[in-house]
Order: sequence, then structure tokens, then C-alpha cells
Amino acid sequence: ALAFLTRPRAARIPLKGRHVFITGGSSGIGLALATAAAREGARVSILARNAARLEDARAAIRLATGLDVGVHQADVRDAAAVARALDDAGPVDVLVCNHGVFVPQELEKQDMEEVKWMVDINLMGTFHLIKAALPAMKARTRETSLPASIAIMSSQAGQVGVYGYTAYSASKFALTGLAESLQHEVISDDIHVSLIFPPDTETPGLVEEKKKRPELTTIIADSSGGMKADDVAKKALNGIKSGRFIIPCNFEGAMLAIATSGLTPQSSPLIAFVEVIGAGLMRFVALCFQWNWFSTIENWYAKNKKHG
Ligand SMILES: NC(=O)C1=CN([C@@H]2O[C@H](COP(=O)(O)OP(=O)(O)OC[C@H]3O[C@@H](n4cnc5c(N)ncnc54)[C@H](OP(=O)(O)O)[C@@H]3O)[C@@H](O)[C@H]2O)C=CC1
Ligand SMILES: CCCCCCCCCCCCCCCC(=O)[C@@H](N)CO
Repeated sequence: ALAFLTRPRAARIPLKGRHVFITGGSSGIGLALATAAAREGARVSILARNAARLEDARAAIRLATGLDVGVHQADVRDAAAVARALDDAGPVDVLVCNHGVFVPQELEKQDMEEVKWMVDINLMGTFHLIKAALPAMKARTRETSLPASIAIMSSQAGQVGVYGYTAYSASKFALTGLAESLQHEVISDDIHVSLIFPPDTETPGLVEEKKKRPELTTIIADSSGGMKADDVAKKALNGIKSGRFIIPCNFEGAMLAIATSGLTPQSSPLIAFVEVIGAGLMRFVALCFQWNWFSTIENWYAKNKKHG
């Protein structure tokens, strides 16, 4: 019955010879994705703000793969600059909206400027990219009769709210609403939307984040095992190629995906089966995690005498 029910229908999205456009491709997970996609024979373009870091990334990818990637300098907050970059790059087959910023802080202590900055880049930047890329992507799937992909980098903090991440989690949860609605709108063009949910991942961004991260944020985030950027990139590309809507990256991520499966699209009958069977059990496991997190917060505040 699930094999009949699951929608959208399963797809195989080839990468070889196709144009993969990756934002935030100059660092961390984006750089790992660009390198892996180039290795798979894709034509890769990367976009970021800092020109020097883009050139360093291009050199690193050439060193690792012997292949050249296209670089585009733009701020995703600037819709016109994003449109120009996509125009220069040419029609895209696989759009990876990976750029992102994160500064954890209790909302009470965080400036509204910083909240807006995270939402503008993580959420509005993704809107700018999709708006600019979509017309040419649609024309291209009609032309080539090959399925295309729009992949969006979320985070496990986009599946569950975490102490210190009010702004960041809000920006990432919002991407789920965007992605679910968008999948309805683009399925008839054979475009498959993916949401990627990594745990803490060793990147230059994480090194910066850890300098400021509240202790409780780190304790709760440590509930999920850390990963290397190359491993996240591998999981992400496999998920994109299989046209998966939800792409978890580690074991905790697989549990989170079941616990939060709700009304998400699902093209795999096998995973749908695990979701149907696992839902009740994973809700129980989730309650145990929340019990543990609230106990930790309570004890931490008791110890540090920081009651509001
Ligand atoms: N590392 C982690 O622990 C996790 C990361 N993620 C998500 O993965 C993604 C990548 O993270 P990570 O690799 O750690 O990040 P890094 O900080 O290492 O890299 C971020 C990339 O995004 C680019 N970028 C940032 N702001 C903009 C902007 N306004 N316009 C264009 N490009 C921009 C950066 O280039 P430049 O600064 O030059 O613009 C850089 O290439 C993010 O969306 C993040 O939220 C999710 C879960 C865990
Ligand atoms: C049903 C049972 C579920 C059990 C597992 C729960 C684990 C949740 C941990 C949340 C971790 C959030 C990490 C955010 C990383 C990130 O995005 C920042 N580093 C910024 O980039």
C-alpha cells in the first residue's frame, strides 16, 4: 500500500555533465559539496561574498580534483546581484542553497540586528536564489527531460528548537515551510526539492561559532554526534541524487527525521514504512531527550544562580 501511496514518485537525478550551483561553496560543507560534485563529473559553480576565499576554494578544488569550478561573488541578501550571478553562470540543474550564518545567543542578550541578519541571509537569501534560478531550471528540465533538484541546507536545529538558537532555528524551520510548499509547485516540472539536516559539522563556521556558544547550547547540540564536512557532503549528494525530500546525515538525524516526519513528502516506500512503524516509538524517545534537556537546563540554572 505504501509503495502505491508515497509521493512524489521516486526519481534518480544524475550529476554527471550537469550544472550544480552551490552557494557558500567557498567554505566548510559547501566547499566539500563542490569538491564531491566536481568528482562526480558535474560542472560546478560556487557563490559567496568574499572574492579571496572564492579563489582559494577554486584552487583547492583544482588541487583535489584537477577540475575547474566557476566562481561568482555576490551577497545572497542582494536579489539583483544573485540574479546577475545566475545569469552569468547559465541554467542550473541542481541548485544547492547552502550558504548560512549562525551566532548562538539567548534571545534576551541577542541584538535584533543580529536576529534580522540571520533571517535575511539564511531565509531571504534562499528565496532570492530560488526566484532567480527557477525559470531557467524549468526550461531546462523541459529541454533535457531530466529531473532537476533544489536542495536547501537546513540543520538539526531546523528540526528541533535548541537553547541559544531562537533566531537560527527560526530561520531554518522557515526553510521547511518554503520547501514543502515549493515541492507542490515544481513537481509538475520534474524538479525535486531536498532539505538537508546536518548535526554539528567540523567547518570554519563551527570554529567561529564555538567561540561564543552558550554552554547549554553546546551540551544540547552534543546529543547528536559531530560530523566531518566531507561526510555531510557525501550524504547530501546521495540524497539529492535519489530525489529525497528529507536528508538526515547521521543516526540521531535518522531518528529525528522519523520523529518529525509529520506531513512531509516521502518518495521512498521503505522509509515511509519505517516512519509509520517508528512514529510512536520515536515520540517516546523524543520525550526522553526533552526530559534530559530540561533537567540539564534546570540544574545549570540552579548551579549558576541565574534565575530570571
Ligand atoms: N557547521 C555546522 O555545524 C552546521 C552547519 N549547517 C549549515 O550548513 C551551511 C554551511 O555551514 P558551514 O559550512 O559550517 O559554514 P561556513 O561558515 O564554513 O561557510 C559559510 C559559507 O556561506 C557563505 N556565505 C555566508 N554568508 C553569505 C552571504 N550573505 N552571501 C553569500 N554567501 C554567504 C560563506 O562565504 P562568505 O562569508 O565569503 O560570503 C561561506 O562560503 C549553513 O547553512 C549552516 O547553517 C547546518 C548544520 C550544522
Ligand atoms: C527522536 C530522538 C531524537 C534524538 C536526537 C536529537 C539530537 C538533537 C540535537 C540538535 C543539534 C543541533 C545542532 C545544530 C548544528 C548547527 O546548525 C550549528 N552548528 C550551526 O551551524
